[in-house]
Amino acid sequence: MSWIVPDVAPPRSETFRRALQRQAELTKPAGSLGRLEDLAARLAAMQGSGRPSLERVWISVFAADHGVAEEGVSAYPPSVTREMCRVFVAGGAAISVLARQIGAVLEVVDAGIAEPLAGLGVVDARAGSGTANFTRAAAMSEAQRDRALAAGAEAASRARRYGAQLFIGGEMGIANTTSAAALACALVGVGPERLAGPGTGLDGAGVRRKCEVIGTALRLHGEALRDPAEILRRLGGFEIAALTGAYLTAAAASIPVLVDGFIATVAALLAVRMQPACADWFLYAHRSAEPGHRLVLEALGGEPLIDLGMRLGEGSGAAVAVPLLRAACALHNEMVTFTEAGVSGG
Ligand SMILES: Cc1cc2ncn([C@H]3O[C@H](COP(=O)(O)O)[C@@H](O)[C@H]3O)c2cc1C
Ligand SMILES: O=C(O)c1cccnc1
Repeated sequence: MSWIVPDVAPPRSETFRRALQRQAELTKPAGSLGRLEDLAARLAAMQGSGRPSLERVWISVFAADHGVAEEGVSAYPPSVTREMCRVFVAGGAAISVLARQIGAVLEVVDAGIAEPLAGLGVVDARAGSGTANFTRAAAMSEAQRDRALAAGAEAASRARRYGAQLFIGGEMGIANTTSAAALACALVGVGPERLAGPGTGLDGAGVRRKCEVIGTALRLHGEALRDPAEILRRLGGFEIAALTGAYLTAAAASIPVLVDGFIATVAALLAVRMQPACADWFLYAHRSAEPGHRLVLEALGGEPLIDLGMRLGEGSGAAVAVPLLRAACALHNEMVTFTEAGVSGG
């Protein structure tokens, strides 16, 4: 592949150790803030600062269309991908509302929707006009895959230039739960019945059909599904490749990544298979109601922060979890120690 997987350095272990030490000195019974303590320490280590901060949050939503949509694997028509991009920009989608609420920068990146949306403030980083139907051929060429990975890398670089303290990637692409499930089957080595779910709302018969479609693709591509870059090329989507490139580049730039739901987590798994060192930079926001998410999280050893039965994508689950991470930072930074407060027993 011509897109070069970046080197990724580990977070600062000495900052992590000191942050845990500070947690032990704060005016509370040892360990009583539960996972918030470890989260604050991990953010401190990633940011290389004893006082972690999440004021500057960056969200890139990557959109693209999928050839496999013609197999009838989504409850909604492919035209919705493009239509929702307008709603993201106009400010009325779930992720638009949540980005405003948490004061995040939100950009929408066209990684390859069927027809371009000119002049709407959407970032043009198109790798094609939708992927090919992967039950018949590879979803994309090598050049298209590398262009889509680069589209994500460019988004992470914009986040770095902004001074982002947290990177969130979202996605929009009708039929992308089929692509994500197929990718996860190849990466984890299990059958589609364990990874395919209702997505936008298929019924039982629809999910069975989706499993058959994925089974057909896995048989077609068979032995060629041997490394993550080739698995991505054959079964992926442009927005999933862009997420993968963005996660790798954010980790390389020492920006913590908050991973969203099922599709985003499959992109995180691709990134970790390409560059294992990036795993230390990932936090998992939520457990999606899409049933396959559990298995993909397990493959990553990821412990989600919340489980609200959400199954939307767009980066919405990650945006909802930001206030929790901000609470972890505020407690870490602003609580007093036993010594400072003159409280006994610390
Ligand atoms: C109106 C609407 C808004 C969305 N926002 C995200 N998705 C989500 O649903 C799609 C994946 O589900 P499937 O594989 O079943 O098509 C993706 O676009 C995902 O981001 C949406 C879906 C719809 C219909
Ligand atoms: O978990 C997700 O990201 C998800 C689930 C269903 C549909 N779209 C996205």
